[in-house]
Amino acid sequence: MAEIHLQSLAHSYLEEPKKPEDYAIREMNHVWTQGGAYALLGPSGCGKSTLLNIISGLLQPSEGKVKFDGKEVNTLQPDQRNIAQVFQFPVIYDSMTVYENLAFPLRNLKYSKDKIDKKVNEVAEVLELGELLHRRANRLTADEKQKVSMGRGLVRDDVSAILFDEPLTVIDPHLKWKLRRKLKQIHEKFNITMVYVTHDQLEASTFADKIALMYQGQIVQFGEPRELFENPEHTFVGYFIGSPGMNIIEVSLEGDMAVFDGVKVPLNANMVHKVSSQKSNNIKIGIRPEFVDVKNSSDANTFPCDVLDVENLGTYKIITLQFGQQKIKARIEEDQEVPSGVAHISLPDEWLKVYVDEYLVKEETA
Ligand SMILES: Nc1ncnc2c1ncn2[C@@H]1O[C@H](COP(=O)(O)OP(=O)(O)OP(=O)(O)O)[C@@H](O)[C@H]1O
Repeated sequence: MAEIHLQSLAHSYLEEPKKPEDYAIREMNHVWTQGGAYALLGPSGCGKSTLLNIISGLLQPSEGKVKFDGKEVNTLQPDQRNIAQVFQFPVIYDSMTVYENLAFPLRNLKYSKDKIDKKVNEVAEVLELGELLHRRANRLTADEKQKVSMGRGLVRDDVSAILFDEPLTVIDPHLKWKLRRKLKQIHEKFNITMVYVTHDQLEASTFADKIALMYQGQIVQFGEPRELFENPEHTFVGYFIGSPGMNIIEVSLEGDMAVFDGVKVPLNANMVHKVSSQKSNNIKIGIRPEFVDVKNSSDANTFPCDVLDVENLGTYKIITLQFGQQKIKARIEEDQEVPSGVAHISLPDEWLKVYVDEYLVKEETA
């Protein structure tokens, strides 16, 4: 069991990195608390596997420290770190039975026969592998093999954490949800720190209590799935989380208004002060399609948009609207009528976010 602390960690695959883009991991400080179920979420190439391999010891970071329970482990080999890693493709011995595969790590640790038997049966039961214990691994399906891979990490009492690197890639879509649920149960039963790498937000939010969202080698937000949805701290979080993502609109600050294409969105005095004090021209507002208010008629707070497209998705509809150069998406309920031709929309103040240099300008909290 371990708390994993990444201290001033950075990694470049280049010999002499010079600029931020030369780093696969840009300097970060992060703590994975003991016993947490975490997802490391982000698009392809953002650095997820690099970070996981640094934690497990397969890769030496170019800068900074990895600490388990306060002790630096940079110089420890992977097998000395007591970390189990489950990869995209199952790593098991095809010529052995399921039982032998699960028992293998324990035999290496010189556990007694009785203890091995107890642990293997316990883990096999949780993973629903009991019936298959005496089947040779080469006769298993891909998802059964992946369950054995996971089981090999779970049998050991000495495991500090289990790292999953896109473990459901090879699994049939209809079995994915079952295995995800299984992982959740395993986490509850064994209370092990688990870090689950994925580029799929649904997988991340069904597995994890907290998601670390990575972008360009940085964790841009670490929080509960709901926080990432309701309060994205970076424009990329707004864009990446949600389907469709947040509407992000470039604006300029004119007095106490955020202005785009002639639309004036009022900001409160405190926000205006915070934005203008950052002295940047890179100002954006963000609002989720779920919170855009779509009306049939105009009022003092609305502006007219052309309705470009309506996508009916069963219990809700996604409308694509255009105002000047700006495309805006709105989500409405299935029974709400779509205005024909022109819709009048407003951006409710309580759901409007302001970003300077891509980072959220935080409201004062009382
Ligand atoms: N062995 C390597 N040598 C050089 N560059 C690498 C190496 N491995 C990864 N990179 C680069 O480091 C960056 C991060 O890659 P990484 O594989 O960690 O991302 P990822 O988020 O896991 O992507 P994916 O989801 O596609 O696996 C990318 O720009 C990638 O091209």
